[in-house]
Amino acid sequence: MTQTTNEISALPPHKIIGVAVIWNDQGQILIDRRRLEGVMGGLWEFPGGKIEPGETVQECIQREIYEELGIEIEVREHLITIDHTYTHLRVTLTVHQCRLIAGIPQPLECDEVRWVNLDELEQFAFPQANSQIIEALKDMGEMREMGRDGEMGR
Ligand SMILES: Nc1nc2c([nH]c(=O)n2[C@H]2C[C@H](O)[C@@H](COP(=O)(O)OP(=O)(O)OP(=O)(O)O)O2)c(=O)[nH]1
Ligand SMILES: [Mg+2]
Repeated sequence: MTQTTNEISALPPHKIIGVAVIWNDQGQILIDRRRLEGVMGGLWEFPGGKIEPGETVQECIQREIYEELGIEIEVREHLITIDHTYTHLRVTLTVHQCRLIAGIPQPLECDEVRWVNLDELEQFAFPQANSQIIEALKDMGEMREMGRDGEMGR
């Protein structure tokens, strides 16, 4: 026997992540490019990171965004929670809508940051789990437009 019981029964690690969809006053969303050398290197993502013990999702998101980008945000409503299993990793992404309050985003822990419009998102390569986030954002955008039409009496 070359494998221990532990290795045979080991489940892929499970990461619980708080994720921010940050909007600026121009209606753009902030995305960042993961470092080339890491897991899912070079892919774009919505900024965020692991929830620490004793922390709420909101606290986690606020802390991670300050650490990773040096900006202050307001964490707003829950958008979607996604459970996704990659080949060697399971992630739970709890995604909140957020608003930029102060600062200019800096790529402190990533390769690049960018403000983009909702309809530009599909031009960027994201991890698989993110297609559900992007869909939820688009659904929300459509709802908002319907609401606007309604106000105009159509
Ligand atoms: N922040 C973020 N993570 C995402 C997204 N989509 C997605 O699959 N993930 C995955 C990639 C990572 O495995 C995990 C985020 O964890 P993380 O950023 O705290 O940790 P990491 O893997 O980059 O590195 P480490 O801190 O464990 O060394 O969630 C996303 O849109 N944003
Ligand atoms: Mg991170």
